[in-house]
Amino acid sequence: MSQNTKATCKIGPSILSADLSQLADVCNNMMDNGADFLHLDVMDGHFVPNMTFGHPIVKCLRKHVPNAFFDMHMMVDNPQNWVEDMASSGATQYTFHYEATEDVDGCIRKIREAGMKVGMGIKPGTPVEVFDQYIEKIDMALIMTVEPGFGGQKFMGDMMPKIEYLRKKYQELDIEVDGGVSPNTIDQCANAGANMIVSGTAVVYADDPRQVMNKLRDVCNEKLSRY
Ligand SMILES: O=C(CO)[C@H](O)[C@H](O)COP(=O)(O)O
Ligand SMILES: [Fe+2]
Repeated sequence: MSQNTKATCKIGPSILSADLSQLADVCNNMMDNGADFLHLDVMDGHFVPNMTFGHPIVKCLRKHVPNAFFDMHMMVDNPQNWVEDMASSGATQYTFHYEATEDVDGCIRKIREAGMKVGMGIKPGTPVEVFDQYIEKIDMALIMTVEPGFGGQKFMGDMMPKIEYLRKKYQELDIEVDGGVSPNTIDQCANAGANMIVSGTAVVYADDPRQVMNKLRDVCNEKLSRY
């Protein structure tokens, strides 16, 4: 976890709901419209009942999107198996799921050794207290507000106490929220203390993605200033 800096608000579109045949164009369009990072959803058909893409696509994408922060949301079993491949393909942060590996410490160590930032996520059914023993070793905690696997699902407001728990204890921790986040639900996320805001459907399908991302950022910054 980074020290001496208060968490700042960052908006990361999830391109899960976009036209994946146009991935590079979609990513560049999001960056041109003010995205702070890109949230790339990797699914293996085992950890979640859906599939997307893996490191070969990320490697190609990196050539066309050279400067963006790639937050890899790894919805895969045994995430430790793909750390080196993702690092050499251009991933910036490797966000794995606590539930997906029996060796959380080993996975974290591998990610660090590969030179990436470490994100760890939990599904809605997992208690937030699992973060406590890893907090000094990770850069970001991801609180899922849908069951992972699909975009466009309904936001689970009952996950907010998890974010509040983390924000109260760890002021400088990056806390990411992912799933059903939109201008309608950002107040709850920001009130709870989330600062890395992932939004897929609401941004990618918007007529004006810049306006939606600005709205999310404004609400988040306003609430975060209280912490
Ligand atoms: O990880 C995910 C799903 O497992 C996606 O990042 C998430 O669902 C974003 O899409 P939306 O904002 O449409 O819910
Ligand atoms: Fe995601």
